[in-house]
Amino acid sequence: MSSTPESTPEFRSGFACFVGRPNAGKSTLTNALVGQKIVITSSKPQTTRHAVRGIVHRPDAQLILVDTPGLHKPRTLLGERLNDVVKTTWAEVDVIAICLPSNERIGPGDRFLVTEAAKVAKTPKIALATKSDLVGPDRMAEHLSEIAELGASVGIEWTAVIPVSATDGFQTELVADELVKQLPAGRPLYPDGDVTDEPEEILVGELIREAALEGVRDELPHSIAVTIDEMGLREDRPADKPLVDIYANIYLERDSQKGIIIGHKGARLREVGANARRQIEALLGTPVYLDLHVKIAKNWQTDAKHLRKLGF
Ligand SMILES: Nc1nc2c(ncn2[C@@H]2O[C@H](COP(=O)(O)OP(=O)(O)OP(=O)(O)O)[C@@H](O)[C@H]2O)c(=O)[nH]1
Repeated sequence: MSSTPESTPEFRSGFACFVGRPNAGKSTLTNALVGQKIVITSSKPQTTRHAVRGIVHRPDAQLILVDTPGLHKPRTLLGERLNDVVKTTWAEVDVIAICLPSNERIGPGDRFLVTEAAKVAKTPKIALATKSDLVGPDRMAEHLSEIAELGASVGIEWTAVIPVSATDGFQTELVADELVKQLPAGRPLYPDGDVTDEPEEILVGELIREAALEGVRDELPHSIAVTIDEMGLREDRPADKPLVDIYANIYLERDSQKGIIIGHKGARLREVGANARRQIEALLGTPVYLDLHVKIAKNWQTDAKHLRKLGF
């Protein structure tokens, strides 16, 4: 049984997905709707296998904003074809919101995304003219008519077309209202207060765990847990040279296990770090700085508090 409140007839809950080329304003809008900069939590509800970016809690609804796996990585976006996982996500959400920045002309990248989204015929689609604060009324009018044409050219009938500014807050509530309208009636899927569940971090943690277990599985079969303290793009890097900083902890159950992971003068830990980093770089498509620490959480497998902290 879930501990979430009973659903009332009016309450709606469901999933929305922001789609858009890089820099279209998806993250900023997600943060604006969620109402705070996304913080990392370890909530892992069983109700969804989607990658959750943010959760909007309202008295009348719970709107869950999900990520399109891989799509925010330009490398995969520019591949010839969206993979099945993306299409599956789009088919499973209740509404797709396509972000088209007002200060830029609609380009091949947008056209590609919209063409692919049109193939997910049943899902309602909303067009968002993002960054509305950057343009005047004439340019906005032109943009809106281009959006209408774009929809028509691929057979999308926009459920709504909304100019929005995530930085000014202009019409962000309206965006939430329109998204919520497309959700089915249902009870909240996440506990109150949860705002996100960062799946990429979970994957990264798993890669570190695997690297740490490599070759010592017999000695430490279930004794390793990994937490990610911090993960984010380093600021002040040139756009074409991104670097992701990751601060992670490897938790062991007993002091006596430390030596196995760390090795002689730290040699094994360095190897674990290098192996994990290679895998993570492949996953994220960006160079990574990985900072690994080994810690002890005594008997974490049998300690409820530790288990919670470690995300189980
Ligand atoms: N003026 C203005 N700038 C915005 C607005 N929304 C986003 N931006 C800026 O546009 C840039 C890209 O915004 P993001 O939210 O990171 O865009 P994104 O679509 O998530 O980008 P990717 O993660 O690369 O896919 C950032 O510099 C934002 O500050 C807006 O409403 N107005």
